[in-house]
Amino acid sequence: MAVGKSAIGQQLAQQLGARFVDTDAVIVAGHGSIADIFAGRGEHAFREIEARTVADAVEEAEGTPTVISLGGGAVLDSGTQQLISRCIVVYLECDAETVVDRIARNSGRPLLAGDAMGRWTAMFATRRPVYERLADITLDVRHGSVPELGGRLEAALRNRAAAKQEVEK
Ligand SMILES: Nc1ncnc2c1ncn2[C@@H]1O[C@H](COP(=O)(O)OP(=O)(O)OP(=O)(O)O)[C@@H](O)[C@H]1O
Ligand SMILES: O=C(O)C1=C[C@@H](O)[C@@H](O)[C@H](O)C1
Ligand SMILES: [Mg+2]
Repeated sequence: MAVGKSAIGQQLAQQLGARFVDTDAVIVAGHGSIADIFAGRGEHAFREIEARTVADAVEEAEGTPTVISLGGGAVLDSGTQQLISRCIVVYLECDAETVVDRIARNSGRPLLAGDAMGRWTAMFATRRPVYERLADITLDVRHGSVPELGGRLEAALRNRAAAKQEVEK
């Protein structure tokens, strides 16, 4: 959480002239704030809505260049893991030190309520192997501005495409 998925995703989409979909934003538009969903209906209900929202986003992206920014817990769902295997999955690799100021002014992230730093660190430790397993591209986002990181990500995508083309020759 707070590693820059939304900001860098939007930046990349702008650079590529692609559509941008932020699944958290789609959920909020359709169901109200994430904090309210967690408080009123619980995390399980949120995860069901999230899985459906991601599935719709991936389906709608078929044939249209699209950057989809997911919520930090979306890829824990096994159905979502299967679904995104047809996408290029980018893991934004970060650390607690980088996000500390961002989560200190935490708003709207119910899973970070209370000890935001402790919760972020504990969740990252359990999620990290999943992120690493699913990633096609890993981008270190500990240093650099959003536009710089967007540039680095675009370069990584182009390198990957070129390497794939070379293999398929
Ligand atoms: N490289 C960066 N340099 C400076 N600020 C950044 C950088 N990346 C993100 N930010 C800022 O940090 C905050 C959190 O970023 P963002 O909302 O994109 O994270 P996220 O991974 O989408 O979080 P969430 O899991 O809550 O959706 C935003 O205010 C964003 O502008
Ligand atoms: O990491 C998570 O589990 C979450 C991250 C946010 O993007 C939101 O999807 C929600 O707050 C849950
Ligand atoms: Mg986000």
